[in-house]
Amino acid sequence: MSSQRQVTIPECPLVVGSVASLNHLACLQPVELPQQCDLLEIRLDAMSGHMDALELELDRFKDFPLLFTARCAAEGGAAVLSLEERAELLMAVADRATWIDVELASYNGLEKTIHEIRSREVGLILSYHNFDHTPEEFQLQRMVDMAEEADIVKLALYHKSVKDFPLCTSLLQRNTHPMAIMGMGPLAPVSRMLYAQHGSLLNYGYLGSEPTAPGQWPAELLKTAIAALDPITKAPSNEPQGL
Ligand SMILES: O=C1C[C@@](O)(C(=O)O)C[C@@H](O)[C@@H]1O
Repeated sequence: MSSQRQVTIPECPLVVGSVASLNHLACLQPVELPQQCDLLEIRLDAMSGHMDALELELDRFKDFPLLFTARCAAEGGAAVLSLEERAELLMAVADRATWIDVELASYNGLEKTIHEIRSREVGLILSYHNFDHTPEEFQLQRMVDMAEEADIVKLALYHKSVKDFPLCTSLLQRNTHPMAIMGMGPLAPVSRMLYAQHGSLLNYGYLGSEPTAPGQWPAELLKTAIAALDPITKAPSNEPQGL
């Protein structure tokens, strides 16, 4: 990693507007984006056959921070893409990126690409997605520890029970590494409010008409709601953690 890199870690929770279709991207107006989100996520895995058209669209968003994701199918990607194809997609947009998001599980396979892109002062999100359940706290903590190199560690977890809330708030409170956590499923909307209050830095909502994960809020509504919340500060270490 170059010592020249200057990635700015957000100081307060941001809203990421996620787009997984070229049509939806084409309908977005750059001038309206700031009221909808702070960062625009482009899901490259859903647009891989249309890179020329995407490049043209992206020319309209030169003044807005862009986050690029080429998600693997095993963690919710829209297409089955090889590591080489995903590396190619990320490299094609590297000069436009403020952030890239790569699964922790793909880190080794994409390491060379990650280092090349990071040398251009692009922030790295290392992520884990589970569309079935929320793993045990020690398993999640292990992932956070393994993702030490990330500028932000991100966990997107299907919540089956309200018991998953204190587990995730505890992770947010216990770790000093910049983090983003979000629930998916019917409990997702509440979780996203709660975790933003506990310092989750990236909070995803959808732009256009289709969520890119189960339970997402529309981005603009999420931005308005998060702006109305007061942060819950970390508990002192001699007090119980979590909720
Ligand atoms: O990983 C994430 C988070 C997400 O899965 C969510 O739960 O909002 C949505 C995805 O587009 C994004 O890449």
